Amino acid sequence: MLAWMRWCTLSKSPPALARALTSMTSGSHSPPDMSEVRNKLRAIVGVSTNWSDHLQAMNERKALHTLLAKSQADLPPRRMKDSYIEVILPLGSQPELREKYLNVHNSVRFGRILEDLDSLGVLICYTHTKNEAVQRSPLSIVTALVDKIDLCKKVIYPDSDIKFTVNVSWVGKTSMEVKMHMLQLHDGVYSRVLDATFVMVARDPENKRPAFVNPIIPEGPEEEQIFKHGQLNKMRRVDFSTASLLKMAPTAEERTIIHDIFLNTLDTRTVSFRSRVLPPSSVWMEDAKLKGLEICHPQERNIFNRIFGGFLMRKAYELGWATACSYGGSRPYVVAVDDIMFQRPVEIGSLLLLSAQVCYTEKYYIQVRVHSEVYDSNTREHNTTNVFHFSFMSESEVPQIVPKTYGESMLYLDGKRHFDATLKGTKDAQNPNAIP
Ligand SMILES: CCCCCCCCCC(=O)SCCNC(=O)CCNC(=O)[C@H](O)C(C)(C)COP(=O)(O)OP(=O)(O)OC[C@H]1O[C@@H](n2cnc3c(N)ncnc32)[C@H](O)[C@@H]1OP(=O)(O)O
Repeated sequence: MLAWMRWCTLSKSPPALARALTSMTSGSHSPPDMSEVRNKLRAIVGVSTNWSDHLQAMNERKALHTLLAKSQADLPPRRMKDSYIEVILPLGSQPELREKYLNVHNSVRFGRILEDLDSLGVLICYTHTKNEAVQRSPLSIVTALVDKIDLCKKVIYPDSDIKFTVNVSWVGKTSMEVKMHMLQLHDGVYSRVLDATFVMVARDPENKRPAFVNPIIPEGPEEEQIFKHGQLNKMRRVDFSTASLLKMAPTAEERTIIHDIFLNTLDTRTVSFRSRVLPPSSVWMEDAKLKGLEICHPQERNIFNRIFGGFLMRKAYELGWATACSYGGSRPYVVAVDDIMFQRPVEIGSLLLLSAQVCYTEKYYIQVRVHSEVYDSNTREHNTTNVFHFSFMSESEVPQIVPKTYGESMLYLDGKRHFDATLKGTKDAQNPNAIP
């Protein structure tokens, strides 16, 4: 069964926590809209509106060091509902907003949604850590990881209101897991579009060292389950990274897969290890990539004067989409996003090099990996900042991607691991045109 169908079946209605919280927050006040989210963030951190004032604004933040907790035990615990918020993206009721969100297929640009999710994730962490006694937060909250985004709708409509519901679901010492749900209004009812899990990390006012965050206390069995799941997620991430192909050899089963692909590409006439032939309905991996360059202008800065994580995601997503589009030859739909790790911040003025590669395919599915790095023209050094993983579905079956070198084979296996982790149980792809 398809990913979104599986997800929708499992979660037809919002979890009880969200239901309870929705009823708590649905009083006479209407929820804030997305434009207020960034303004709120600016007010919480105290940033400059003009780029020329950014050094002074950062200097002012230094004074906030005294407000940092010495240990986590000094901070009052919070409940999940303390951070819960609903935010409206009024695409239906404010038509002037649509242009920014519209793509050529008359649906919503998913890259714009990634930006909104990132801003919301940060805002919610500030709500969780809010100290009513102070006006400005001493914390710099940054996105460390987009753990997973599962989509259950093929199209996001550009002329209907969207609602986000967000809360902190798990807390470590300096990190927070955030759960976000996006719903869209149809015939007077909000129905699910996507589920997202992000991990945010709190740093000191200058974004140099980690800083403690308020613990969280789950209330009732359902919240305990959500919290336990957050703990398991952390362990799963550690296991996944320990087994990385950059650190460990592939498993026996994976080695067999690669050897079979190798044998399948040998030229039977020459019987040589070096002479390789592309099987029918296949594409060499080296012929399935696209590259891009971004100059990181101040306009894309976040509240800490680095490049906004949502902007990086949008750019990587759009390059990934273009790669899947040219590979499959038809319009691809994003099905899942997982394990986007923000390894290091991107400075304003950086040259950001993006490289997208189709790394795994199966029937209608195309798994794309986008690698981003900054290039320092003074030192001539390249440093990886992010690796993004996107799963797309094409309208028709796609050619098989074939690795030629050992390095490409590792990319293929890594892509397969991500594909299996995100789309497990959905691989017997049905006709994608039947998806809602
Ligand atoms: C103008 C209005 C704009 C409004 C938008 C505002 C949005 C602002 C949000 C952003 O745009 S942030 C920009 C994108 N993100 C970055 O630039 C972050 C770049 N990466 C880093 O700076 C570091 O890699 C990071 C701070 C994330 C982690 O640094 P370290 O690897 O030194 O972490 P450390 O070992 O000190 O661990 C600190 C915590 O992070 C956790 N952690 C680190 N990497 C992680 C990871 N990859 N996944 C999950 N958790 C992670 C780690 O487990 C630990 O949790 P606990 O303290 O709770 O145990």
